[in-house]
Amino acid sequence: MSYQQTWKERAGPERGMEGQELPYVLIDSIGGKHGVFEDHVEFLKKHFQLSTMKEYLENKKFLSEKIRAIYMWYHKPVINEGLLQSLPNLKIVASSGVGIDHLDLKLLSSYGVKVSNTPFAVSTDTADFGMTLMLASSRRLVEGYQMAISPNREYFPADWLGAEVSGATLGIVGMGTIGYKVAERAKAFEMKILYHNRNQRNKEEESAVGAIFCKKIDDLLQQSDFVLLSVSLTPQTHKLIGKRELELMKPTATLINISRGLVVDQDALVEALQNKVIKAAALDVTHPEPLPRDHPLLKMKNVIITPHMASATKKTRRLMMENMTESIEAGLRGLPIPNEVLL
Ligand SMILES: O=C(O)[C@H](O)CO
Repeated sequence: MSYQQTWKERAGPERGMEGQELPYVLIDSIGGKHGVFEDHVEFLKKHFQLSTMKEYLENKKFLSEKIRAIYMWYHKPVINEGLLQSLPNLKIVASSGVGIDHLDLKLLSSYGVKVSNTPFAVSTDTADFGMTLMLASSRRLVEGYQMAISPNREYFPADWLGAEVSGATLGIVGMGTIGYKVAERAKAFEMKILYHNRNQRNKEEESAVGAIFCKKIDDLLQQSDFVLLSVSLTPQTHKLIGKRELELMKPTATLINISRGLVVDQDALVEALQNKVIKAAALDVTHPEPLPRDHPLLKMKNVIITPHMASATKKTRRLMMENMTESIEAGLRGLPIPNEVLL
């Protein structure tokens, strides 16, 4: 049976190993730019009866009662109160990735719906990408590439001087799973590692990577050559880095953001870069995404912007899918949910 067949076209209810009807799970769509990857569908169909949003809307009467989980792939489908009201048997939303700022946890909880995410699946790739941005920015990779492919190629030894990463000081704001993996990598680059967590100092992890805890974020900002943001977006971290914080940074420092665009006051960042308050920025995330075509950040030579791609590898996407499947299955069986997001 191909995934293109809808639930309606199938001969009868799908049954799992235990002979029970496979649970109905709502997904946004399959394939295309936003849909669940086509090569994941075969795996998912062994566990669930997938219903796309289109199918759901066309067959609401039948599916409303049936759907017990939402497989939220890259923030889709959008979950609002209307959708929650129309799914009385919804038990769990499995969200891909680590960030959960696109979900209203209180609202979901008020409907008795549990939530899971996939923090461990994304951490290695996202940390690798944090290092990629740091190296690319400090060694002017994009500028160098553009010159190397331009019609007027002239190579002079005085050009392209960058800043060293090895031996420099890295300040990690938010040393959770991803931040810690960045620290592990930075250790191999013989960097001095500072970190700041708002709530929790982790002595075991800090000694494993030789990181120094900064109780005050200001100390980290003042001392770091590279400030890397790997915090979750919450009301407390919204615009955590604003004019004041940027002014505390060294004029030679680079800001790297692999968390969420809204953690930085973007107007203040533009101003800081224009006025040489800091040297450079490397951003995998912005607000909005993508930025409008005429946005000043897109025109600055000392800024690298990538399209929110830090966790984008095939292996990670596959792992995310497997983690989401496990969470849904556990949630529907009333077992402890792996990677449950607690309110
Ligand atoms: O949160 C994450 O895992 C990534 O940013 C993708 O949304």
